[in-house]
Amino acid sequence: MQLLVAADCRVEVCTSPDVILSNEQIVSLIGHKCDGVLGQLTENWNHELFEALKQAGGKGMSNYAVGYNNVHVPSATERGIPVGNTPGVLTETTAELAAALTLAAARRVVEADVFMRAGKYEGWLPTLFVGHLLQRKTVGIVGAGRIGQAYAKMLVEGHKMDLVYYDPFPQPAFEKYLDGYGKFLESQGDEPIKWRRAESVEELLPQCDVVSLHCLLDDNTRHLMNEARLNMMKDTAVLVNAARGPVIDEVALVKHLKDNPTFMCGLDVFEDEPLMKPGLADCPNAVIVPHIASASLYTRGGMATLAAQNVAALVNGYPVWNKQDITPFLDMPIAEVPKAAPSIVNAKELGIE
Ligand SMILES: O=C(O)C(=O)CO
Repeated sequence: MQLLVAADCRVEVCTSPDVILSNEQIVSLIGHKCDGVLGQLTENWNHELFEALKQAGGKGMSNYAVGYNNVHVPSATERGIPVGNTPGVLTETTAELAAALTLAAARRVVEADVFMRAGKYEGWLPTLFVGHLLQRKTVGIVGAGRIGQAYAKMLVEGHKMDLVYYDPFPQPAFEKYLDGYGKFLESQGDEPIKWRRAESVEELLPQCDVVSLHCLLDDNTRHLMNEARLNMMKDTAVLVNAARGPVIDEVALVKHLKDNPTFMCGLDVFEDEPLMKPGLADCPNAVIVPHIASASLYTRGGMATLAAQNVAALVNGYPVWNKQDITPFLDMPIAEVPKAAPSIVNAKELGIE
């Protein structure tokens, strides 16, 4: 709010009690005059909304999110409207939640918590809530971007897990880091960790005790984890999704969880968010949380800053920042925030890089 006001914007805040706004509601909020919009990942930014924004004189829109699968970017580009997002501030926070889901699922933390609260604990038993040890097992990541790599490092360094990664593009800096960590372990008289890049998801799945999804949602990754691929995983594996719900065929997952009680999953996102597919909530082997992977104070504040600065810059005609490092925008006195839009996803298409 302060950034927008300092950039001479009159700010209208939506006060609707509805958590998810319909496009009709958003069109009416845009009204006849609106220079820019800061929107949320629950909104469907299609041609209808971009047309309404264009007609209202809109110069830009920013998603309050790093992911922008809810935005039909070509519709914005066609109308000359830049679209912002908020990269860089979610990495560690999201990776930590994926790691939390991994540990909670592997060690059955939620089932055990429910058991305690129900007053069922009668004393220690050798067989009570026995789960899976992660130390020195193998973790697989599908998608080795910033968040995938941060998550992998947490499990590799924290639990000395071997790593298999699948990403269409090799990640040399990440590989160098993994080699370096292996050498460090060796220098301590410890066994080095092993890592490899898999040629396909199919190659990765059967080798891993934990698989965490960190890919974008697009036509190639929708239902990536379908019945056939779930069946390729170990029946004691842990599957984690803090990416986007539709990457997993949730109906197939519910069936898989029911057929394989030792298979565990940790989900932050759901195919028909905010709904869950029937049966999922009844599976004790699923740990489920409501899309909170980016919910740390640091990250939500950073997302707000970046999204607001995207809008403030676009409505004032400032240039695009054009650098990966967005830290100059964070925790700065307002007067010192660079006069630029931190991250515009269609900058290249619009020729404003
Ligand atoms: O920024 C995103 O893409 C999110 O999913 C927020 O948690």
